[in-house]
Amino acid sequence: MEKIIVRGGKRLSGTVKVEGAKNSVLPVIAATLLASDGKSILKDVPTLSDVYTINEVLRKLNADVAFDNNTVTVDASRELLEEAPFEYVRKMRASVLVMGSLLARNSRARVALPGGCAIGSRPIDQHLKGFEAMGAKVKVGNGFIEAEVDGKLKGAKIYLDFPSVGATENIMMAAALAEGTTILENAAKEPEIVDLANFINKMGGKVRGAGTATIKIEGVEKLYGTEHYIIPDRIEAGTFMAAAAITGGNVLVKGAVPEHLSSLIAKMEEMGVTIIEEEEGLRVIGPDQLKAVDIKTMPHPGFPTDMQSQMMALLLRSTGTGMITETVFENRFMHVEEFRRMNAEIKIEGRSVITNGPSNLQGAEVMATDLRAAASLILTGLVAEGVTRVTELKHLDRGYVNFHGKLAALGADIERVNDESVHENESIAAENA
Ligand SMILES: CC(=O)N[C@H]1[C@@H](OP(=O)(O)OP(=O)(O)OC[C@H]2O[C@@H](n3ccc(=O)[nH]c3=O)[C@H](O)[C@@H]2O)O[C@H](CO)[C@@H](O)[C@@H]1O
Ligand SMILES: C=C(OP(=O)(O)O)C(=O)O
Repeated sequence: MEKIIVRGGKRLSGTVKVEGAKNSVLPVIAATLLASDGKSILKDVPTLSDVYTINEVLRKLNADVAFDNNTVTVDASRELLEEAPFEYVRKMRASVLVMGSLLARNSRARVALPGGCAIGSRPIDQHLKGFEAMGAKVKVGNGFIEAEVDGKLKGAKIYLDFPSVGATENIMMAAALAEGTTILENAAKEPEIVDLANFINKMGGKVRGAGTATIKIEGVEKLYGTEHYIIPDRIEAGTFMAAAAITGGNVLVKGAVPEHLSSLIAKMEEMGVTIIEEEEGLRVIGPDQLKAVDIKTMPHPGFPTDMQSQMMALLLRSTGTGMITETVFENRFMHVEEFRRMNAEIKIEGRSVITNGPSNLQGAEVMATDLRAAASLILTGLVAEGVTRVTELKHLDRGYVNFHGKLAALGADIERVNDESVHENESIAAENA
């Protein structure tokens, strides 16, 4: 079994470069299916397992996909097939994002129904409501969602009950080739939505208002392959900012875009962290002692749920009582039990977690329960006394490229091993004794 082994106590310093955003590249790759003419060339693509998964989905749908040198090239000009099987949707829920493009291109799409996952049930009713409003008949059965439309999708006025990121993206893609104009209200405003809109527009689409609550999409006859640079990953940037802050370090996070990170910057400053905008990115200087704050996750520009567990790690090191309220996902506190294994003083009350710090954190064997939990346990290991061993790294690999290597380059005592040996287990037990 693979694991990451961290020995706490090092202050991080140096420079780390942010990769292209996972949550941007996945919908953008799904949108390449809209181009019936020419190749799409995507640059700054991170080498994440999620990217390999969505590339496989596209291949299953009969697109030609190549991925090297952080560049994905897609030729979707052939007739597309219609089915995204469970084997991929199970690995990565974002596979469901191919549905809008497929339906627009083919008038028919069949995608395996995503199940629940560690952070909540994650229904897709708002995606389907959008397709139905555009004239599709949607049927759910035998573990699949099937959507079909006679002729072309028709532009419609759609109001989302919640500003869902995935529903906004799926509906934008479907509407890009629909007949007439779609007006999407209460749309998500995340930077990744703007990146997708920019990509569709470069393909010849007409999307206006992305980044605001109302997006207007005028359908066009045809879309063409184009070249596009993926925006930097604000969550990876935020995670390295947290690593600098928690260790009392001094790190330049190269490529971090301040406008994408305003809620995080504000909270970190409230905790006593110094953040300086430099030409190349954000310099983050951690204080000797962090101060506890209250945080509530919200859709963008509110505090991102994808930074919730990393901030919980920081709160464990902060003086005073802190509270994190999770409003986006109903079950995103699985990491709390793992933090407790590291001697964290932490309790759950309904949708909130209360910390009373600083905890006397101790190294332990912990298991990543989801992608951000994996990163947060490693962050906690950076400041815990003794050795922390994190397993279930498949979650980490969905969203971070060479996480341990980047931390090691900043001075962390960290390694990734694939070793079942009794000797290694015994020596860690001895170090923590
Ligand atoms: C690949 C990707 O970009 N993933 C991000 C995306 O996920 P994703 O697009 O799945 O997140 P959504 O914004 O859709 O989900 C937010 C909330 O809305 C609910 N909901 C969503 C759709 C729907 O049809 N019905 C419904 O009830 C979900 O269960 C959840 O409670 O945004 C999340 C919220 O910022 C991030 O945590 C994920 O990292
Ligand atoms: C929840 C996340 O991603 P996904 O929607 O791909 O599961 C995340 O990036 O933290």
